[in-house]
Amino acid sequence: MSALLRVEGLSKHYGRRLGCADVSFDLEAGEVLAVVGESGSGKSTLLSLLAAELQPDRGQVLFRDANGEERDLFALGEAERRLLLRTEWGFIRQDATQGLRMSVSAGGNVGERLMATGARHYGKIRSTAIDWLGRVEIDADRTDDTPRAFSGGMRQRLQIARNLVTHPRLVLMDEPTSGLDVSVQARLLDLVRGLVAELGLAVVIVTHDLAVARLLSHRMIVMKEGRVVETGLTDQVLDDPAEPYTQLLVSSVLAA
Ligand SMILES: Nc1ncnc2c1ncn2[C@@H]1O[C@H](COP(=O)(O)OP(=O)(O)OP(=O)(O)O)[C@@H](O)[C@H]1O
Repeated sequence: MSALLRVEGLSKHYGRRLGCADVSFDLEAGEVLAVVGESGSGKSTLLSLLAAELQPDRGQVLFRDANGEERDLFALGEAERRLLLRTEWGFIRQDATQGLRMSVSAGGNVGERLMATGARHYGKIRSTAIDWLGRVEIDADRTDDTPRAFSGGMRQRLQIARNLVTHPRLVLMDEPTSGLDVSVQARLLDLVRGLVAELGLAVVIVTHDLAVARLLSHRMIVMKEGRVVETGLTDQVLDDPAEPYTQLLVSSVLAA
């Protein structure tokens, strides 16, 4: 069986400025890959390409669909791509206001995704939504509140429920814990780690925080100026980095 995701030679320029160049990696089902690097290293560009929000200059993204067939992300029609991103894949954004519908209730935010997969029975949609809110530690009595009334941590947990309710096989995460208090971050990371393991999710997580990469990922790629400079098992890369740039990145965290 081929990999769930095969990324080959992805490159993107913004005019003359390099976003990312020649990024390649495979991701197996159930595997968590962290993409780390300093600000401006191309992490967000890579994730936007994987979410088909940007078109690459070169390269391709191949994924295995639910029927086991390998598909080319950029060859899909717009409607098919949107359906894929709403059902088989998920995208948890750094800014929850971009990943949620802020004027729709929490229950509606989760239920909407179920409807995208064909659910029609109101009572079942509502009970599944409430069940998922519980799994992300949001009380049932908040079901009818909009996320505007939620704290930052609650919004991120709601995004997680909204994304996972359709049992996606791949979830893209963009700095899901940054901007939150340290104690809120720790709880959220614990929750994400538990759900990823329980559901056997494949994840590509972008983070500038090596502790997040250590906690969640099996493998990591290190980016610098748009290019991958090192890749390997997370513990190996963090404990024994081969590249001077990674050594610097790791030691600057330890010194901090
Ligand atoms: N819309 C854009 N227009 C022009 N240049 C861009 C655009 N988006 C990103 N870039 C440039 O592409 C390069 C990679 O940026 P990118 O945002 O992918 O890095 P990053 O690692 O995600 O950084 P951060 O952690 O700060 O989000 C940078 O030089 C950036 O200035």
